[in-house]
Amino acid sequence: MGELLDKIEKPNDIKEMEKDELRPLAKEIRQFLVHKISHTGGHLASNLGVVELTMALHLCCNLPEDKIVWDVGHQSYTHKILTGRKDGFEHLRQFGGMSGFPKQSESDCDAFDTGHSSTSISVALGLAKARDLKKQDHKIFAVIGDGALSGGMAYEAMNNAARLKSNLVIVLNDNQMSISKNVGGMSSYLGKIRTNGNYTELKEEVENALSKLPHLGDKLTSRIRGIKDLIKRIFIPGMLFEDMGLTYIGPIDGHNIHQMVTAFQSASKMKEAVIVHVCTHKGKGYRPAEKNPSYFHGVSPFNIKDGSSRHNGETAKTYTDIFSDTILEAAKEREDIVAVSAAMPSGTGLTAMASKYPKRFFDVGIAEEHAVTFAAGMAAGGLKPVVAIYSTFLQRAYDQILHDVCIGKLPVVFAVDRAGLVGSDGETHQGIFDIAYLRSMPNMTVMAPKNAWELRQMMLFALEQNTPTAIRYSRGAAWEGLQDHQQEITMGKAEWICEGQEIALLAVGNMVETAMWVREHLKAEGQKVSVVNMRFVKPIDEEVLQKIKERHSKVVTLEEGVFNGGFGEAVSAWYEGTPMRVLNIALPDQFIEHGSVTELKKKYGLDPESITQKILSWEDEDRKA
Ligand SMILES: Cc1ncc(C[n+]2csc(CCOP(=O)(O)OP(=O)(O)O)c2C)c(N)n1
Ligand SMILES: CC(=O)[C@@H](O)[C@H](O)COP(=O)(O)O
Ligand SMILES: [Mg+2]
Repeated sequence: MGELLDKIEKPNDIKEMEKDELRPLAKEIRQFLVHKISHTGGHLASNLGVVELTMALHLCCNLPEDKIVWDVGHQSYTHKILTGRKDGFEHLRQFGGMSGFPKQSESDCDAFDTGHSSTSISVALGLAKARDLKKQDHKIFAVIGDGALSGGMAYEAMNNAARLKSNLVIVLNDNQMSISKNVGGMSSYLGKIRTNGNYTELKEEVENALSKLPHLGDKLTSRIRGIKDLIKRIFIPGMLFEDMGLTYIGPIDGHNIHQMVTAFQSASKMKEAVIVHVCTHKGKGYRPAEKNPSYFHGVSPFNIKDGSSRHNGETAKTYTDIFSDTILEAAKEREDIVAVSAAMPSGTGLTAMASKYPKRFFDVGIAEEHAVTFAAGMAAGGLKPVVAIYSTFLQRAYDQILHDVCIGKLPVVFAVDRAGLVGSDGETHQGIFDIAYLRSMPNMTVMAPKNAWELRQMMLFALEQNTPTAIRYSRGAAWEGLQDHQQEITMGKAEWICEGQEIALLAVGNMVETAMWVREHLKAEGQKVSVVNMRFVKPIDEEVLQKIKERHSKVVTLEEGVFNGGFGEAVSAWYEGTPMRVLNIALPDQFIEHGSVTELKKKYGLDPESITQKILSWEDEDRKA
């Protein structure tokens, strides 16, 4: 894959390279990334954009002593290559393979496990404080993108860093992109700096010119200093960071290794937090990714020649597509419907809403907490907001949902996409906690559709409610089964799918499909079981639980979420003290690693075969008891 890249076998090997080998090495790394990710899929554009940035960092660091914290961490592939993990790209993000994010379990050169945005400065500041109190002197870098800089945590951390006077270097990787085009005031602010050239030199020129003014006595000097600050503020827009108490260096070319090494080395010698603003191109070096960095942000396997997907089959409609179509249909009829995204309009299916109703679509950047409370404000103002956020990222806004939406019973609709196992992104992205965290909230209604038809129905039902409502649905194709089961949605009412005896399967959302398979397997074993589509995770249909008692002695709950605080736990509690036996099929109290959803379901017993086996042995135990 490249003779220079062959020389990189372990951390710090890059420091043995000749200066004139660095650019060709960058080229080889890009070729390697495109080749490998064309087979496995992954985060391509972000990684192509930070090849030189990562090389410059590694030239300034002695790993693992010095620390690099990657914000989100989706852009750490070059870091992994330079720390001896080239071979890992064979099975990137695959079951048992290398993670697509920093993992301390993979390498002691991964300073912190990341995955959710805007955490890197807080982590780096914590590492810096620990270093100082332990009288150590290693370097600490945080690499944060312009998108991640729209997250509130980053400001909380910079605010604190300014006060703590510990050296850490914040490398702001500004490529003007989040997943889509970056948005917000900070983004346009950075854009201004980018287009007006290098202010570090100008800042020095301005300060030198002003310092040459003759000394005119203290009173006049302080006036001059006031004027100096005013002039600096006019000429040197990086002053926002300086005014916060950080030292600002930049903007510099994020593809010029020498410039970055110089900046990183001088920044790491200062006595306070320094922000080095580097400008990069997302997707650099691979034409299709340069032209469409959003598509190549997170990409499935593709043909290198033209960037086309290797998957040439007809793709079925996803739950996200159904959501997208339904909100468009509803927004056409009702002007009070507005939609909110936290920097993921395409992932959540709001692109069409954004283009058709631009005044009623709001992309707030990577700011889930703000997204929710902003929606609460709009609901309080008489609108009908729909907040579309992935299950895992919605965790960020727990208190905003509880405190700002539920206490006031505000009619906000939460479209909780990527609920359940998402697969390749692993621990930081599995959407397996939303049933538990949403069920814990008073005044919240939580629904989960069994198939495509029901998601549309639930969306329309939710839009009619005057209280907080959440609908959770999984990543990927929407099930088209049970199309003949189209019972009207009524608050808190489940849907009987089929009658049996002895055992009743109570399924949530996409586990209805699984339950139907289990029913078939059990029928082959002579067992005719009932299947109930619970529809509502909260409020649970207690009439159904009561009715089940009349003709069943066993209940199996099925949900694609953790058991703790989940649907199954609530059903077990309901039957507590009755002769009813309850078996809970749910995920264990742990984080779930990366792999395909099929492999993960098998490993954690959520596939039809494992569930059938579990029920049969449960019955055997019963007979033996
Ligand atoms: C809390 C949270 N919300 C949303 C995401 C999804 N996400 C992953 S990367 C990304 C865009 C990051 O943009 P930027 O920081 O500029 O990095 P780039 O990809 O441009 O290098 C988003 C929104 C996330 N990882 N964490
Ligand atoms: C890195 C990150 O957090 C996002 O890019 C995420 O991987 C998107 O997930 P989907 O591929 O499910 O949209
Ligand atoms: Mg960016």
